[in-house]
Amino acid sequence: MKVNHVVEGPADGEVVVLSGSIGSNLSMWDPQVEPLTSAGFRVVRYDHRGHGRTPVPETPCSLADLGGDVVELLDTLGVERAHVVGLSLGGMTAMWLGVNVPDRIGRLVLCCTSAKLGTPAMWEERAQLARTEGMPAIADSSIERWFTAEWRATHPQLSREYHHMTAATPAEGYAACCAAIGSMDLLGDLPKISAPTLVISGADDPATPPEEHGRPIAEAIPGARLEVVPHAAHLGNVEQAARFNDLIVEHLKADR
Ligand SMILES: O=C(O)CC1=CCC(=O)O1
Repeated sequence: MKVNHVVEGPADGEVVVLSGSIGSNLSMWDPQVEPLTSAGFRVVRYDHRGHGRTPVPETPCSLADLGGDVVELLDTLGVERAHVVGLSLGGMTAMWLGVNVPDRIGRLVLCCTSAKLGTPAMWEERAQLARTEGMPAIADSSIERWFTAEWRATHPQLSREYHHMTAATPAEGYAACCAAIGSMDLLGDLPKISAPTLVISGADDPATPPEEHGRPIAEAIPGARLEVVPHAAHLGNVEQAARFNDLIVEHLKADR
């Protein structure tokens, strides 16, 4: 599927693809664009299928579909090899790419993500909730996982904007990606990843807590390293943008 995307930064820069969370759109990466482009990277951000301005698929999707969308995007842009920074569902997509198309991938940064998250039944229930209760109800609970209570209290306007981001996501698009998460189990494949990998977890992330999710990924990917960022919930790239940016740029520029 052709995905909505935006390309920013120097035309001759190494390409970094940013892949986001379920219920988000490409603007969730706003805090990363300036730091990455001014470090010389060409930044490609996109909306997962059924999210933002990318069409809603007719059937539930798999991680292979979401990974395939990134490969198609790279082909469309004429990019042979890219670094991938993914958060949550975006991190799952990044791991799929590292396992299945290693020749297209430079370095990986896996943020606030998991190689196996919940059960198929749990994600089917979430998909049904999106359809029956509507996306504003999904946004009410998402926002509490995305940001700590302290951040929401001190950033009321931004909290409303991120709530709106999820509330405006089509229910069927959200449900399609719930299926991708429910059917995912990447743990056994992680040792196949050869891309130099940094795993970043938020210390206060209730959705993918570091010890349960980030650490097993870092232990399974050869040579990977885990960084746990304090005072960050699930969208740590927003709540602790400066720390995430430093870690991401440092990892993408290592050994150069
Ligand atoms: O449940 C949430 O909203 C957190 C989450 C899990 C996968 C993802 O992309 O976000």
